[in-house]
Amino acid sequence: MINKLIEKIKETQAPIVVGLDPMLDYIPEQVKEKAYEEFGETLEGAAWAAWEFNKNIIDTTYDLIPAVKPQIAMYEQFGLPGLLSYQKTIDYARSKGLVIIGDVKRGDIGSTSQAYATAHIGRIKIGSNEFRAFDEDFATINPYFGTDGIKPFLDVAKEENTGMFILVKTSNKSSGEFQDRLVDGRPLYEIVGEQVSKWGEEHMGNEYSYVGAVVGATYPQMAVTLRKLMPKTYFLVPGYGAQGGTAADLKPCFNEDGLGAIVNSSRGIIAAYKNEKYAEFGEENYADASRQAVIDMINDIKSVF
Ligand SMILES: O=c1ccn([C@@H]2O[C@H](COP(=O)(O)O)[C@@H](O)[C@H]2O)c(=O)[nH]1
Repeated sequence: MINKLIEKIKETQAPIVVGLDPMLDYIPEQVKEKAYEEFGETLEGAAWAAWEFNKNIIDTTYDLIPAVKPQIAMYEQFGLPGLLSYQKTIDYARSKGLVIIGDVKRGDIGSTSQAYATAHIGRIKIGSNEFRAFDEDFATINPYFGTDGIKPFLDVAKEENTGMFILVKTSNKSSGEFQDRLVDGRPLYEIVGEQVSKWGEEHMGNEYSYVGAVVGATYPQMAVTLRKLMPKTYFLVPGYGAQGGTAADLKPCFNEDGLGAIVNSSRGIIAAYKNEKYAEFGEENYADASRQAVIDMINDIKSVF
């Protein structure tokens, strides 16, 4: 999958991933009204609105981008109907040829991590049948449990040619509370980064590992160090746009070959129609506003190379 992701990045010339985070507040009124007419103001109604919204955004952007990153929390808030909407979104994005990064941030003791890995990037055997439950290509993983929590993901990923992005330095304001703490004189994120790189040696693609790292665009100085420590690790970079990360901040996340990073934007793309800059599109044409925001993001990133 890392090979496919890189191929698609080269083909589209767009090292970006559209974050599908359908908070109700970002879904245009007309989409919600239609869904509520059919399903009522219920969990089903909200989940259906999220799916309609995603579908239209995928339809208007899929030819420009290599991947999407649905954030599972946004679907879980709608309960079981929300999970169905998550699943439908993944299936639809796949039918459009997109790589799927499930932002699920899992990790636990070994036996539980095994089940998470099976659910998201693997398959389950039931009698003589086999099923892929959610069927993402990559999942995001929390490394706090150490090797016990990661190993099941590695084993499943090797078997299935799927991959993962492990949290190394997250984009949020308080990420330093633990991640920047010095351990034996070094910041914890560096130690985690080195270990992610080692885990990655066990599951290499052609140029990069199937084991990637999450590195926030909001900490460019730290990205400089991490890029050096982890030359064969692909970075999933959140924090661009809505969280304040700029194109210039992204530069240290990339290697000199122009590869090595894929930059996420969620609100900046899916809620573009709410931004002054795209006001001309109007709420009805929200998906066209998203398409323009994708084009602008690609050009913005190109401008720093
Ligand atoms: O360090 C991290 C890890 C994950 N995220 C997720 O990425 C998107 C960002 O959304 P924006 O609207 O582009 O800010 C969201 O799903 C987060 O949960 C992150 O932001 N930082």
